[in-house]
Amino acid sequence: MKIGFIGCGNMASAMIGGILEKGICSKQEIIVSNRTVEGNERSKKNLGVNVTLDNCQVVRETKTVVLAVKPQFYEEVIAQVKGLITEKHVIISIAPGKTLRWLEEKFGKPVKIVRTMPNTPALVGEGMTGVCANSYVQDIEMAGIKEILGSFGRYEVIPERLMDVVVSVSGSSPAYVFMFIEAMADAAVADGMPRAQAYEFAAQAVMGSAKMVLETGKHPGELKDMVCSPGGTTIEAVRQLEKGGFRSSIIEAMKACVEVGRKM
Ligand SMILES: NC(=O)C1=CN([C@@H]2O[C@H](COP(=O)(O)OP(=O)(O)OC[C@H]3O[C@@H](n4cnc5c(N)ncnc54)[C@H](OP(=O)(O)O)[C@@H]3O)[C@@H](O)[C@H]2O)C=CC1
Ligand SMILES: O=C(O)[C@@H]1CCC=N1
Repeated sequence: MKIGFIGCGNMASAMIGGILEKGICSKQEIIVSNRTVEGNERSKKNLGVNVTLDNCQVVRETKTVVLAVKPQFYEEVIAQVKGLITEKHVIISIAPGKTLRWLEEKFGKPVKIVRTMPNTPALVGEGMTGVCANSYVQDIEMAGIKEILGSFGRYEVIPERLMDVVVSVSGSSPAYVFMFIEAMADAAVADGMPRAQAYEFAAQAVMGSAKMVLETGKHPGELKDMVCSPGGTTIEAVRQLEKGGFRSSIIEAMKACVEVGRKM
């Protein structure tokens, strides 16, 4: 086995989808554990990987282990497996709020830990992951981890103090973007467009706009100005969005997101 996942819900499945798509590992080289038989059946059916109900088996059979359970289960899972962790293992955390220091304390011995914050667009190879590691992780091991993270999108090594910000700006933000797309589609439907078509138009507009930010290097404000014709349709929409506190609402939501992560 090359990679193990303890917990295989939404986020682990998205990561595995990307890893398999890029051929970093074959299905036979991945083992996942779930809490329930139903969870294992889901992982087997959707991903075709090896499954177990025994978290310790994941640690025994792999050297790269992703902790992909909810943050509230981290302590319990670490307590189960820590006796099996050797100097050859690298543990990858994907939980918000769980610092390298907290994780080291729970393992209670020197353990190689990489802290990441991925996002679900990993499923289609367009993830964004923030990553940092503790001092036990060697460069060659980090290179292997980067290869895994790069298989499902972009990644950036960041100082750990920024990890809570990464949660809000890319970990959680797909949810806000999906809400934005849904709202745009609702408006298009209200004005007579069939719903499936409305999702396609809205989603492609969001994807193209994101690509322009990433590929032109232009300021988002400049790109916005390029759409706003004097006396035109767009500036009227922009006026209404400002009236509704569009930007402020996003900023406040993200500040709340960061605060919740910090307290986890
Ligand atoms: N969803 C997202 O967009 C993102 C999530 N994350 C982080 O990823 C982690 C997982 O989140 P997500 O995938 O959304 O959660 P899900 O609820 O979708 O999945 C949780 C998984 O953990 C399994 N599980 C629960 N308890 C145990 C246990 N004791 N031993 C083994 N497996 C267990 C569940 O199994 P079963 O189904 O059988 O109950 C399930 O497969 C969290 O820490 C989250 O904060 C990070 C970035 C983005
Ligand atoms: O909502 C959550 O807590 C997780 C972390 C980032 C995305 N989902």
